[in-house]
Amino acid sequence: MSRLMHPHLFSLSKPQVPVVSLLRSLCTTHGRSNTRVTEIVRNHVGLLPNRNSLYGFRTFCTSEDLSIKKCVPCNAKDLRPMSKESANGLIQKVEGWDLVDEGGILKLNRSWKVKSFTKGLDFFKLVADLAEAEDNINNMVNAGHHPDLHLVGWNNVKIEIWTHAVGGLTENDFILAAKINGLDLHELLRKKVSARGPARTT
Ligand SMILES: C[C@H](O)[C@H](O)[C@H]1CNC2=NC(N)=NC(=O)C2=N1
Repeated sequence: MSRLMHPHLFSLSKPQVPVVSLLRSLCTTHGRSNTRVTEIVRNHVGLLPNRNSLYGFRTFCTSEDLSIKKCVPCNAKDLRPMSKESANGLIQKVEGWDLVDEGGILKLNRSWKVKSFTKGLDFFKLVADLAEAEDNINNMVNAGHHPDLHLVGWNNVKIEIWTHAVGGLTENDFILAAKINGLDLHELLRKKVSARGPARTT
C-alpha cells in the first residue's frame, strides 16, 4: 500500500500510473473494499462511509496544493462538516488563516489592513471573482463557493469562510482560502509597520 501511495504516483501532472487503475488497486483487494483508504477519504473529505466517491479519491489523491483544486457543489447530498482533527490538519496548508469555533461551527478567518476603503472594495471584487469561478470538477454546475466579507473601520478587512449548507467546514473552504492566498494584493494592502524598538521617552 505504501508503494502505491508514493506521492509521485499521484501527481496528476506527471501520472506514472493511470489514475483509474491505481484507484482500482487501492479500493479493492480481491473484491473487498479497502477500508483503510475509505477511512482516510471519509476523514479527509467528510464523505459518508458508503460513498465510494471519485470526488473523495480525487481530493485525496490529487496535488497537495489546494489552490489548484476545484470545489464540489455544496448541496452534494452526503457532504457533511469535517472533523476538528481534519480541519487542524488542513489549516497547516493555508498560511495566515485561523481556525475558529463559533458556537460549534468551525470557520476559517483571516484579516488584513487595506490602504483605503475603496481598496477594500477592490479586494472584495477580486475575492468575488474567485468565489464565482468555483465550479464542480466537471463544470456541469456552477456551484460557486462564497466567503463572508467584512470591511469595518474603513480599512479593516476580515474574511470568514465556511460551508453554510453543512454548518461547518468542508475542503471547499480550504480551497477558497488557498486561492485567496494566491491573489496579488500588494497594491491594496497597507505596508506592515516595521517593528520599532521601544519608544524612547525624552
Ligand atoms: C447551489 C450552490 O452550491 C449553493 O448555493 C452554494 C453557494 N455558495 C456557497 N458558499 C458557501 N460558503 N457555503 C455554501 O453552502 C454555499 N452554497
